Amino acid sequence: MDYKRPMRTVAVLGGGIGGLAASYYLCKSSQVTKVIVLESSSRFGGWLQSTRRSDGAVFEHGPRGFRPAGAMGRNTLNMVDDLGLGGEILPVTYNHLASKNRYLYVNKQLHRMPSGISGLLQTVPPFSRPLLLSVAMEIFVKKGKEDDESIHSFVSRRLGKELADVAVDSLCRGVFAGDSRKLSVRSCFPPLYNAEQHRGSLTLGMLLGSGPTPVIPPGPLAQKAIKELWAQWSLKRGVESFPESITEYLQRSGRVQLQREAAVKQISPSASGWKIHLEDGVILADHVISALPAKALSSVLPSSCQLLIEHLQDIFTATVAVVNLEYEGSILPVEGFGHLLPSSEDLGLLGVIYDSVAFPQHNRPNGQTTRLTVMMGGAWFQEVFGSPESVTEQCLLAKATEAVHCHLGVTTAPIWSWVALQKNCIPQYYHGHFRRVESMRSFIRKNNLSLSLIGSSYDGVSVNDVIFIGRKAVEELLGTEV
Ligand SMILES: Cc1cc2nc3c(=O)[nH]c(=O)nc-3n(C[C@H](O)[C@H](O)[C@H](O)COP(=O)(O)OP(=O)(O)OC[C@H]3O[C@@H](n4cnc5c(N)ncnc54)[C@H](O)[C@@H]3O)c2cc1C
Ligand SMILES: C=Cc1c2[nH]c(c1C)Cc1[nH]c(c(CCC(=O)O)c1C)Cc1[nH]c(c(C)c1CCC(=O)O)Cc1[nH]c(c(C)c1C=C)C2
Repeated sequence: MDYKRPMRTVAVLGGGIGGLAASYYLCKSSQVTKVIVLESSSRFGGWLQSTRRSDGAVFEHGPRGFRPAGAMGRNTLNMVDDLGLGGEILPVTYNHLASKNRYLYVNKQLHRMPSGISGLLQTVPPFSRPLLLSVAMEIFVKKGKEDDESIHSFVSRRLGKELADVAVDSLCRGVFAGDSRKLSVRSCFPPLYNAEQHRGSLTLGMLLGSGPTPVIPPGPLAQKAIKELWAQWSLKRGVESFPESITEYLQRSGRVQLQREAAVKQISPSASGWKIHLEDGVILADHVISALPAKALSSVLPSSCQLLIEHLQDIFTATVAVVNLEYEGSILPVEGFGHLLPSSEDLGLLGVIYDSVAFPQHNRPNGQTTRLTVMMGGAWFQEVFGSPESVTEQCLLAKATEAVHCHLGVTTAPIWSWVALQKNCIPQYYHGHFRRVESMRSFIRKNNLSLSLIGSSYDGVSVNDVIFIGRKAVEELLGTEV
């Protein structure tokens, strides 16, 4: 990329949190005269979707809580602070039940996941030996020889098959809605891969660090999070206030043109950068930052980018059915964040989040209610429910309420429900994903394309990752920190 080219106009494709974050960082630089954000739908924010009911209850249909820890967590909180959203935060501290208690539903029973020293020392069902034993033995396991491996194979090799089959299989469903036997350890959990590479062991990596991490100084809000021991946070009016607040900030800046219902149809190279074809016109830009899902980008690139197109098309995504349920009264037999199911227990049922425990502030203000979210499908959607195009809301709602009945013993019917079928919402970083991403970025460099790839398709799916990746792309483009 030729950084000396003046960056008069930057077009950001896609107005999810990735595209909005990149636009926010572009706005911080005087090198950019104009930013155009092109979003195909009628709203900004992508998967950050909250329903605010008129009685005050809030329901999330995508992410619901963010981690403040680490460089990426601090980076997000610094942005939230700058946007003036600090007063809207709902923190959950480490000593809260929603942080201490996470459950697995195995052999038709809820099991609290082991935590703390006693959890490591004792044999805690569904596991057949103390975790400390697996952790201690792990130090002596030889380093793998492959440059990538499935998460399941990596954990089986280092910590044993039981932990891989139950704990890590469930974890992959609770973060990627994906199959640990196909997902790449190197791309999905870089700290685990790096720990083995740099320290020869996960245990030593945890104790000594597993490699360099970006330096992000904590601002006042991030300092507060450290001091008050926040484990996760949400926002009073739901997580959708975050993209709403970025959008307002961008509008106030006077340099950003925000276009809704502006689907990008095609992009083609022009003398000074790119021509962007929309339904009703063409936009010229010196640089394009794509925050589109990989497949959407593949369908708008010119045929001269064939290698890029092929790689993008091969990045698969999982579809998740998100069913929000509201029950009268306090109906939970246990208190905690929620529970996950390994694929051996139920292929299609990924897990249940006990939203009312972490964020009771989102309950209806009058009278006691319990809010739960059931997540289903993921990598197994088609196998269990058939085509997402033909599955009915009734079928998904019935499966969700049945799960709440079987797993939690709730016999009453929900008083309110919402079914959101989130099609192709979580990218699946399969074995070898890192090579694909390297090859795409190398193609862009070699062909001197003024194109940056950001968003959840490449380097991390969490909201913190996506925001940080947006920032890095802007810094690389401008050749300076923002
Ligand atoms: C159910 C669920 C639960 C999750 N839970 C968490 C969580 O607890 N914590 C966490 O950190 N993360 C969570 N995530 C992940 C996180 O929400 C996403 O990875 C992140 O929001 C992705 O942001 P993005 O901007 O990359 O993509 P998107 O949100 O997909 O944004 C891409 C945008 O591009 C637009 N677009 C598509 N095609 C075109 C086109 N041709 N022209 C113009 N615009 C186009 C789309 O409409 C969309 O708005 C969850 C995700 C889901 C689905
Ligand atoms: C059951 C399905 C899902 C649940 N959440 C998600 C899915 C697909 C999506 C998701 N959850 C998290 C992230 C971000 C990861 C990050 O790096 O911050 C995403 C994309 C957070 C998360 N949720 C669980 C874990 C262990 C994590 C990782 C970070 C952390 O430790 O907080 C567990 C979990 N997720 C779900 C349930 C029911 C559950 C556990 C009880 C729902």
